Amino acid sequence: MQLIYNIKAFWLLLILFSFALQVVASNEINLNTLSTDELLQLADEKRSSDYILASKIIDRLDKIPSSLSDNQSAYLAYLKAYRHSFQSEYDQAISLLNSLQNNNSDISIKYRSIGMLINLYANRQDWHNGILQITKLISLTPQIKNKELVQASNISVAIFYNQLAQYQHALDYLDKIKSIIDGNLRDKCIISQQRLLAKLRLLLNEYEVIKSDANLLHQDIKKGLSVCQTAEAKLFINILHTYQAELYLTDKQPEKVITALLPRLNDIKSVQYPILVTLTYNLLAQAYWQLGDTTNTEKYAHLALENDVTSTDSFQTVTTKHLLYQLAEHKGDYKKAFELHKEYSLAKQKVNDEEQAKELAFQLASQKDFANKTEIKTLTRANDILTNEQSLSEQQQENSLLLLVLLLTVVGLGVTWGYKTWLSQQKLKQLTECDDLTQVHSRRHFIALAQQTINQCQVEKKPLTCLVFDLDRFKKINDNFGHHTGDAVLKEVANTCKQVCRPTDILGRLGGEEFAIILPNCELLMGEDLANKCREKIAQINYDNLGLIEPITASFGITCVDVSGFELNKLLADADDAMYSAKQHGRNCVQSYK
Ligand SMILES: Nc1nc2c(ncn2[C@@H]2O[C@H](COP(=O)(O)OP(=O)(O)OP(=O)(O)O)[C@@H](O)[C@H]2O)c(=O)[nH]1
Repeated sequence: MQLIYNIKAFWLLLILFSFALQVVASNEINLNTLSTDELLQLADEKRSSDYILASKIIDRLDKIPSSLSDNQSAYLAYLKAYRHSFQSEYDQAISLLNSLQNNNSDISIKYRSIGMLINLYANRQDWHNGILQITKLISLTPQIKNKELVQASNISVAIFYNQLAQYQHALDYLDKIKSIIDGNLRDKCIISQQRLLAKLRLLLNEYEVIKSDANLLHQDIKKGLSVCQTAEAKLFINILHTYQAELYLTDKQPEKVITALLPRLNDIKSVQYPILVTLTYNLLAQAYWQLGDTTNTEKYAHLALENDVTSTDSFQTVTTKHLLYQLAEHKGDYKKAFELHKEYSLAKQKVNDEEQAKELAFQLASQKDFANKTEIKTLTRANDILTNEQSLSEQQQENSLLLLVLLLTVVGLGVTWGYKTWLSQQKLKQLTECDDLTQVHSRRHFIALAQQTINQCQVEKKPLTCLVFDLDRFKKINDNFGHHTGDAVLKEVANTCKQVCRPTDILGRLGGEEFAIILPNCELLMGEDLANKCREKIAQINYDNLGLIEPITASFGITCVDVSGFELNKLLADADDAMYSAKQHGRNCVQSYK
């Protein structure tokens, strides 16, 4: 079979290959001499090492459905689902695996089907259903005696959580794999790589990377490298080298990035995993940028862009576009810089949206899980109470009074459950609607509110103005004073603008140090006034407590519905263009879109 290298399916294929049971190669097998159970077993063993033989067995058994027992039919359905996944027929695979959940098949087949469903849902970024399957898997695990099976599912769950950017959860699952099955070097290497990935992301998500933590991670990566070298897993060895490089880059050691990656470039290309190649080019481009070598920055950024054949890993696209934008600006090619800045903003928005969708799916699933657990607890308690009530009635002891008390308890439990669910819903609402750091509207919520307000103004034929602003040279604050200081500045700025805004204005954080305000019932002139007020107040903020002496300023872009129309995207894009022109006009000013 010609296997087309599908980037999205990379982790799925990896799992399909890695969890196939290990068998001794069999030369000529006479299928006619084997019983149905033996045939199923053989197809299972050979499903990835000898796909053609496994497929032949599946077809043969598929022709005699009536002679199969329920368990044998379920086993066959599982193998057919595996074959569909292998052929990228994900819908068919998912539908077969889901139907296996609803019949009375063998528990290990059910368990394995859930494991495969988790990978398939991750592959199509259906986080919500993936998490629901994980909950099912957890509830079945105590009944599974086969350690190898449990280990394989824990690895699948960890990979899922890493893809979902829930790195701490991924680590928790990897920690569950205490006894790694002897001899399975490849599993050891995957476990190690997934653990390092989670640790690296957790570390780099911290705004200030602590040096001793980075050093510890460097040592862990070295250990991971030796595990993967023993397993001769070339792909993973190269992935681990990029983790090293990422750490060096964060630590502003560009020479080490180049020494770690440049000599491996051919090796990296030879594993034919495009995301890894793009990542390597990007890391090299960033290293050269740190060194001030614009020729090589440009060379590797362009290579990254040419190689970036995927839209699934758009984080890489954001990095490349940002570098190219900086390069154009550095060269004084402002027209090109302007275009590239637009492309960079779009790519960044896409990544932000994807990240928020992941977080939302995770929060929703956690909340549903919490509600289910509480409901079960409440019902169990209520059941206990009713059982007590029955025995009491038999004893005929002051039952009316007790019954009243019991009823009140049931009602009380119901109210508590309802209250807890309401509280968790409020928490979830707050989490998705509010930006964690600045406490203004999150980007997603801002867009929803802004759209409603624009629609209303359009219906009522009222004016509306849109502002976008971005802090000036904010990177320097982070670089010179640390991210904690940068965060404190962002909070102050958001708070200051909140106070200038009217109650009906909508202030949101679009991402990073970029904010937007929608001003309903507001003509352009009045909007310019408000923008200037915000700008002045921002520049007047006193940061003595943070040790900052220089004022921090912001550049504002503004447009209104008379100029840009009632489309939110157009309003934001035009205000963003005007903001960019404010940057070109020396920053700390307000520019209107023309
Ligand atoms: N502290 C902190 N920094 C952030 C956050 N989000 C983005 N940043 C940083 O904001 C900086 C933005 O830098 P650039 O896009 O180069 O822009 P700039 O330095 O403000 O320069 P101009 O916009 O051209 O004036 C980067 O260093 C980001 O790491 C955040 O939530 N907290």
